[in-house]
Amino acid sequence: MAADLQNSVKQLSDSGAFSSLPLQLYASRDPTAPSDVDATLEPQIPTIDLSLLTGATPRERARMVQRLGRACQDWGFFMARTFRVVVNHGVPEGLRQAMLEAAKKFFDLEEEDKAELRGETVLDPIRYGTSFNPKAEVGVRYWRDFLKLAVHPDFHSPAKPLSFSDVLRDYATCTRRVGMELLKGIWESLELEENDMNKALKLDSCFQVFVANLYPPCPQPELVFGLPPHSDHGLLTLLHQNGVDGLNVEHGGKWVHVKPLPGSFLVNAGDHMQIVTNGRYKSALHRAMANGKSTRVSVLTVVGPSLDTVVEPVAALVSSERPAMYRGWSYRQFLEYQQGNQLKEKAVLELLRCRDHEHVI
Ligand SMILES: O=C(O)CCC(=O)C(=O)O
Ligand SMILES: [Fe+2]
Repeated sequence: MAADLQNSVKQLSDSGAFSSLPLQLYASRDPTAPSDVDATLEPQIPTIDLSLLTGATPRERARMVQRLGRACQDWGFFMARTFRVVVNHGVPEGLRQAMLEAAKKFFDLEEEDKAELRGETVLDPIRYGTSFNPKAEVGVRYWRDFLKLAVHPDFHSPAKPLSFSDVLRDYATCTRRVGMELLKGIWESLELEENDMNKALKLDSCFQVFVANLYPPCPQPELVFGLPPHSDHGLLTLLHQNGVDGLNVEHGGKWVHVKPLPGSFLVNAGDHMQIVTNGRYKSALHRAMANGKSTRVSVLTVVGPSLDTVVEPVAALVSSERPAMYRGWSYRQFLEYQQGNQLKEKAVLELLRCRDHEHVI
């Protein structure tokens, strides 16, 4: 098989035709660089117990809220455990597994079926593809196939595989609910009114995106990223995976390998969290690593403001000592820019930063 820009990485991996990668397409890492993962940091990843946030005594909740605030300030990342799912506040384990299986089945469809969903523009509500944005990635591609779906306020789903949309509908509802509970807690940790949050972000019509990622076994994982270092665009991202690790998070200039606790969501704060909190809370830089042995599937939900809301640092967190750090853009503008360019660390946030703030973050 001659590899070209149209091939999914699943096709390349399944064909078994490559013991080495077509480098002109895929080289995104320096294979001679020493490992930059710091194993000592992994046990320090913050954890949040969702049941203590939603179904607990006021004291337990206050403790969790404080923990949430610290996690968002120090890491922009935490594991949210759902062991004791509180009715109407969690995501049942069966549903989490069903979603992973449905995602795997989607990627197992015939290539022609998936190709119909490639989409024209970066904001198409249903979009299948490979890498991040091949049009903007000259000489660099990432070892990932993806399906991106807008699921709220309007719900979109592919028609195949059968029952995908039923599972997705439930999954989107449950994860959105968890996301909202977390956002409430995070807002509370800044001693802000819930009303202000709704005003600033119009969360009733929040824009929610579902993403499924497939990382098939890669012949030369030392040469490519599944996804390069980046932050997500929304307020919060909730992710879970099929038991194969691959996510790294940046903390204090070092990379940390993330091994999820059983039943947990990996949650990272996105760029809109950093904007609306005027930099008090930070979006987490993260990356997905390819591996040579097993197929990794991750599914995630991104909860963001409503699409046409212009998001600015919230007034209560702006003062003369700490003037607004970012200028406002609508979430739609932000998404079009981020999804339409090469994925590069926190490039969009940098673009929005007010000039006199270079020293703060
Ligand atoms: O698969 C992962 O662990 C990370 C995926 C990711 O960062 C993304 O889709 O934005
Ligand atoms: Fe991400």
